[in-house]
Amino acid sequence: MLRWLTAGESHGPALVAVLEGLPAGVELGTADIQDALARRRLGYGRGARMSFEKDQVSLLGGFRHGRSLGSPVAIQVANTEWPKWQAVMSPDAVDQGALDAANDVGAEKELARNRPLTRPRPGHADLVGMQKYGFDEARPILERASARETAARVALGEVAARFLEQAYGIRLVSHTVAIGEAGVADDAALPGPDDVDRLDADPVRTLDVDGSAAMVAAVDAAKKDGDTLGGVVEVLAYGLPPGLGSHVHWDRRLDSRLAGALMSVQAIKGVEVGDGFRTAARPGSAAHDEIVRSDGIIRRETNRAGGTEGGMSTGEPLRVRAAMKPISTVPRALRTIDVASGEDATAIHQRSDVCAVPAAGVVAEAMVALVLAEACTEKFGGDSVAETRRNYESYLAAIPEGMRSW
Ligand SMILES: Cc1cc2nc3c(=O)[nH]c(=O)nc-3n(C[C@H](O)[C@H](O)[C@H](O)COP(=O)(O)O)c2cc1C
Ligand SMILES: C=C(O[C@@H]1CC(C(=O)O)=C[C@@H](OP(=O)(O)O)[C@H]1O)C(=O)O
Repeated sequence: MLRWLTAGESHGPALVAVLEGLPAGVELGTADIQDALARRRLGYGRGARMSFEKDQVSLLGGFRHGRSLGSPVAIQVANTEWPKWQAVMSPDAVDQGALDAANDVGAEKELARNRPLTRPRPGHADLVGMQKYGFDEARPILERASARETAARVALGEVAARFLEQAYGIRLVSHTVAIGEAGVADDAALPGPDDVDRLDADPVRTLDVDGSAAMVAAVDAAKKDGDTLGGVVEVLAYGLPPGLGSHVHWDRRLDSRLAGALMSVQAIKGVEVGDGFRTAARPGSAAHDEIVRSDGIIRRETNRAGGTEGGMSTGEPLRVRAAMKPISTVPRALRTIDVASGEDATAIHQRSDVCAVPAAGVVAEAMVALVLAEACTEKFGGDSVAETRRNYESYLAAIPEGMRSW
């Protein structure tokens, strides 16, 4: 069993992530997590915060000399901006003088860190969070609703990805499919796991040169208009064995677990497994992946299903997409109500990303890695990488030769 939690606020001292159930023997160092976090900061259209804030990683538990111990993994992602927020986000009571001083902090004083945020943003957690938790301003809500939390997920996702690769040879890649109405060609080749560096080098994380230029132009146009954009990302996982997840119960289905995990990412509003919604428009004869035998091995001629059938991995590449809504802090501010005065108002806007779709791809990849790592530990067990690997090999060896798809 693999379970995990994150804690921490957007402008707090640090995010903390805990992963329990990771087998012993996974090779990984602090620098690997730092690199993964740097990938999440990439992407054309992100706001100023991405350039001045730095993630500082500390591995607090679960590793010794570059290898996991089998004990809970604890990771801290500290925030270099914390000194500016110490008074406003102090976990302990502070006096009013310190809070007033926080509203006058030199070059960035327009951020007015401690002014009550009483004009909730449509599309963010502000209003319903205040209603639910009994706050009269949005700061206590937005601090945790913020996708800053996804740094903790990416840190854990990197641990999960290393485990998947070292134990089973499973490798992941993510890319951007669309930003607003611009996107990659329908027939563009799918990226493979060796394409990660090339993807990360592209401003929007795609291999499609024309698509990249169109998406960059879409972000520029939105920025000029004081607007924001969403889009679609895709995650692929290669090297899965058949049989992760199960058809026997709703909460064991791999597709449902992937959908839930992806939908849990801030601003994700749609998930597709394989051809998803496009499949719904096809007749059955053109929707499924016919099973054929070639060179004695069972193969699929197509992979419209995206690597799952009956809630189980088929062994074909896993392919899932997530649709992100546009950033809700819209510079051309949307109408709202000032909850302090009750008057009509425009929503808070201090700064924000114009588009965070490329970063959302890296986060989605982390979520898929965590779900797959959980499904693998459940299927193959084992307290060490070597033991789970043996179990995996013996599972595959027990499938009769005539039924193998490898
Ligand atoms: C990587 C990433 C960056 C984001 N950046 C912003 C941002 O700068 N401003 C903003 O208003 N929302 C941003 N969001 C979206 C909000 O976090 C999200 O809309 C909010 O938490 C409400 O949750 P919901 O959209 O799932 O309903 C971002 C989301 C992600 C995944
Ligand atoms: C900090 C991150 O993303 C933040 C996510 C976010 C939101 O509302 O989700 C809003 C912005 O923060 P702020 O409003 O404080 O500038 C983003 O910068 C990050 O991804 O590390």
